[in-house]
Amino acid sequence: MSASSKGSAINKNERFVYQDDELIEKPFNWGQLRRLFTYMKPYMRQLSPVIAMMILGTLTRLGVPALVILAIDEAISPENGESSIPKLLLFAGLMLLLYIIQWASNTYRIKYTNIIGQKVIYDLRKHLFQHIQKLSFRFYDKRPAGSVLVRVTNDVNSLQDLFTNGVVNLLMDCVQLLGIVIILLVWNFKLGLAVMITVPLMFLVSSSLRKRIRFAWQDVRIKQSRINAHLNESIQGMKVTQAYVQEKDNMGFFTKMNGVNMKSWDRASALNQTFGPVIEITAAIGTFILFWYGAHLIQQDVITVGLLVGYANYIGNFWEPINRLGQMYSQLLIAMASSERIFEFIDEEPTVAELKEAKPLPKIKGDVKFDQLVFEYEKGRPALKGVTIDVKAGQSIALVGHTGSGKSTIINLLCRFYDPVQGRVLIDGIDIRDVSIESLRSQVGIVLQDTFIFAGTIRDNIRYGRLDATDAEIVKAAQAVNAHDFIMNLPDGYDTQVEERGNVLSMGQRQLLSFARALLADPRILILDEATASIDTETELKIQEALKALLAGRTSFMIAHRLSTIRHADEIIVLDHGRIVEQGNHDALIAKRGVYNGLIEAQYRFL
Ligand SMILES: Nc1ncnc2c1ncn2[C@@H]1O[C@H](COP(=O)(O)OP(=O)(O)OP(=O)(O)O)[C@@H](O)[C@H]1O
Repeated sequence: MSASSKGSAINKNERFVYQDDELIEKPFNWGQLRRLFTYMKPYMRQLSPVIAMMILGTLTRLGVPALVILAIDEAISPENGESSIPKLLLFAGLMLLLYIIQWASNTYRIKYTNIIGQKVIYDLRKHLFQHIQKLSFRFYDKRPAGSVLVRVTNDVNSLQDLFTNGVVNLLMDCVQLLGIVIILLVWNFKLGLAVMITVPLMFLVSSSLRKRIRFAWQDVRIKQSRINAHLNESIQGMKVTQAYVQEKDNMGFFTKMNGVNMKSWDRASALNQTFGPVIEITAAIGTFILFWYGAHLIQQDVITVGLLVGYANYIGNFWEPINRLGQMYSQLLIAMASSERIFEFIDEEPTVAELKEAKPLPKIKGDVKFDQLVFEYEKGRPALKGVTIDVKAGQSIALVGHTGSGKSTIINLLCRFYDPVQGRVLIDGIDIRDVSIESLRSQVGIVLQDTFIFAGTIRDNIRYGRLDATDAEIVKAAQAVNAHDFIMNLPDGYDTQVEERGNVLSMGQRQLLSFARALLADPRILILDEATASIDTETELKIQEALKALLAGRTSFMIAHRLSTIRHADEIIVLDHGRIVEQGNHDALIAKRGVYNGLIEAQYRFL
């Protein structure tokens, strides 16, 4: 390898660098938990019978060991003789009854906590999606699509356990623990105290584990988010990857990421597992104390054998909820991390905000004025440096200039995807910041360079321009833009199914479809981001004709790459580094022999 190629080689480790979501390291946050539970509020009425059933189930569970005590002391003990058989049957029958009640209440509880939980998750996901749809381009500029996806899928899913059974289980375990503590202390205070002596020790050990578990799960989330960002990018860019034969490299990078994620998960899950043994050891010590001290008390005639067996039973039911509460704590920590990330998005205000007093933009005529526009995507790097353009309704404007000169930025400001740093955009003399975004965008049509075709029929794809359009209107629009013939040649005509990104269709056909879509929407202002891909002359001619039909009577802005398409524009605006350097019609600009003429010559030279 030569020295120069060595110097310029890409360091593979530096490729695919994804900006991590900020590490969320806040302590357990009650306020946030309360906020999370506001999503349960609408279901409180449905939750009340579930809680009642849960309490009933817990009480019956607590009743079983009491019956065991009675059965042993009153019926099984030899001193009770033969007469004890009917009593034994009675206790056994009562026990059976308690088990049936317990089963019925559990079934009811599980069924309805699941239903309510799903509703809460549904609401939360809806709220989140509703909100992120409103967020401005600036928000999406900063984040890979994958990491946004993770919040709507993974993070919301990880709250599922909490809402489906977590909350009710938490209550149930607390009620059960409280019940057992009361029973143990009331029946024999000293024995009760002795068996519970290990509880503070257990809390001490487990609380130190909690922090480590929390950080470990946060780490897992970050690693997953990176994988998602990479996956998203890889899938979207698959064609480029294959064209440049980068699959091996890509695979290597993915494998590394995947491995790191697995290790992170293993670490978190191993830490999580340590909760169980801590509880088990404590339970074993508790049981040892019970039998050792209990036997002592039996010998001193302070308690009966039945009571000792009953205590053993209660103790058995004691560690189980404590263990579950430990797991619940981990679940809560995961939920905390997820909800912080979800709320961070929900709290994100759109940078392009609608004024409270914003009125709908009245039906427009189509005058547009860009007044001294200054704009920067990043502070200190202006993309537009004072652009003024005055456009009369019905005029066609072509924006030309080198790549990065600011053409798309002007369009972004006209659609209010961003707000200018200085200056104004006026439509029919109205500042677009004073009107509702919906009323503005619904009157401005855009035909993007990369026409997005949705999965569905050709008809549906055209109808996207105006959802209430009739079939006849759709055909009429397709005919007007020369799309009808090729559609009729497809296997099922207008009912032909197209794939997500319209891969069955050629570039030119996709563009004609998008013209039909725009024509159907019938906006007074139309923006065309012209496709750069070369299309055959026949299609080009069709597109030219279609354009004429589409632009007639509308104010139009065309970002032109193939300069041949803008020859007839009323006004050609030539941009350079965010400034207008020339302006006029084709003939005037050619006569000027300036920048535009240079661009034209360069294009012909290239051809
Ligand atoms: N989302 C963004 N974040 C940061 N900078 C941006 C962003 N979009 C554009 N820019 C920068 O703003 C400047 C103007 O970009 P713009 O997209 O308006 O150029 P353009 O003339 O439309 O280019 P092209 O012909 O390549 O589409 C460029 O320097 C570009 O790097």
